[in-house]
Amino acid sequence: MKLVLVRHGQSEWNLENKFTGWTDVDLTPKGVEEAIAGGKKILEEGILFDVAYTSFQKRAIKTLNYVLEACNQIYLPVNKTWRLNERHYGALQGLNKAETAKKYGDEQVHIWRRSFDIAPPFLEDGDERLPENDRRYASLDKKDLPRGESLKMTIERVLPYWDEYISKDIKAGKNVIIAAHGNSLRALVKYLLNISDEDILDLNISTGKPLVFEIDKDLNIIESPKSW
Ligand SMILES: O=C(O)[C@H](O)COP(=O)(O)O
Repeated sequence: MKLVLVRHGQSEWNLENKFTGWTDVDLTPKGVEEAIAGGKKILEEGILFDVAYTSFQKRAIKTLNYVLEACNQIYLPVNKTWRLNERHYGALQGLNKAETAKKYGDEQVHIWRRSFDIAPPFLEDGDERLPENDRRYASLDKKDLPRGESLKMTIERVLPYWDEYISKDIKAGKNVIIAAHGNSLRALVKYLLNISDEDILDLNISTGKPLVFEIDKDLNIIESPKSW
């Protein structure tokens, strides 16, 4: 089976170099082009999907739509879940990454961005950015809603969804596409390729470039993932 992971195309806050996390920013025109180019590659490769997954965030949802349109598969069933959302960047959300590095030092910003188990500063009570203030999360248990997450915490909320839904589709012989985010996809790739807590620091996923895994029914990765 094929499992294709796509990080959303360039977003407005990727362009402005701001910590984004759960902020629901849109794609830029370049991000739209990246998504369409990714979909065309999938068309060229002749990959046909049975089911699609994405997050609750418009940059990933729109990327999925552009990809599927470009590869002629817009008819596919799409499952959306908050569990594929970007890592919650806590109180860093909205800050410029370069300015934050000037204030706190490159080392500290690198730790916040890439360390495995160090979380950014959390949102505090009363902060309007808290997910509980957003109606799309209204049906969720408040205790599941993050105020900031490390990559480790992101893995802990992505994997239950993988186990419960996505992996079952693959075991059933389905080809799956997932459009999500830099860090929710790093979480999945770490798990799938068994990457160590140290080595995951160096893994970056490019915007709009499909990452193609060949995977068997026992969820073994048959060959190294391909990207174009
Ligand atoms: O949430 C963000 O800011 C980006 O999507 C990912 O950012 P990072 O590369 O700083 O983790």
